[in-house]
Amino acid sequence: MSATQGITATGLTVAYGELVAVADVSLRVPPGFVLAVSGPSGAGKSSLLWALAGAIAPRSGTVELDGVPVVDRPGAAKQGVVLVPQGNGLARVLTARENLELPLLAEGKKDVDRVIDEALKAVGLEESGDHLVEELSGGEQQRVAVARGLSQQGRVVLADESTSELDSTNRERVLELLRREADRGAAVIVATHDPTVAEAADGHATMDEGHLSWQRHL
Ligand SMILES: Nc1ncnc2c1ncn2[C@@H]1O[C@H](COP(=O)(O)OP(=O)(O)OP(=O)(O)O)[C@@H](O)[C@H]1O
Repeated sequence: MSATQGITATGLTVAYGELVAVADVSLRVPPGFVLAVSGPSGAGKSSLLWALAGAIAPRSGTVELDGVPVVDRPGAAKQGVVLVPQGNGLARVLTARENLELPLLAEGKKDVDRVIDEALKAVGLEESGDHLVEELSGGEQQRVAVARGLSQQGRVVLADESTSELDSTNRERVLELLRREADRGAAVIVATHDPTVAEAADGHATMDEGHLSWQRHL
């Protein structure tokens, strides 16, 4: 496998004013692998994922997907970098189905209805597609956000605390779905506080005050 395949961060530093949230982080996740990133609250996990998704500009360093620079969120979305953000990022006054539809239509994807049906079924919400997001429980909303991520068929899937509100059955289900994403060739990174999620991943890194260290290398 070429050393440029997958998502690569090189010397990535993210800062908010004086506060350095991600400090000189380098990593590569090749297609087919799941990396878990854990660490205390405020360690910089979300900031790392946002920078990898092109959603915040790093102060320095680069992000590349298959050797092509990731520079901003619209470009990253076109390149197939999917972010399932912490807090879900769903539009609460739209239905679950509409939340899945929006990015697919924006990207001009085909076969949208079938893709949405499959994604909702995969997270066990096939009956809830027409419910407004605000009518769903926290855990159901989290599963809608995961379904939205799956439906985009990304080359990279960045999942930020995507199992934090789930019971053990649904957590297992989401972990299995993330594994399936890797099996179909995506590079998957999950930020998590959950040791069982970290154990299930192929590699495990921890962050502390913006610094990344490997616990188990990919
Ligand atoms: N938009 C922002 N403006 C200023 N500071 C921010 C912003 N977003 C995050 N931070 C700060 O950056 C640091 C890293 O935050 P980040 O959300 O990346 O950590 P995290 O590891 O994901 O935390 P958690 O596990 O609580 O989600 C924290 O000190 C946080 O307060």
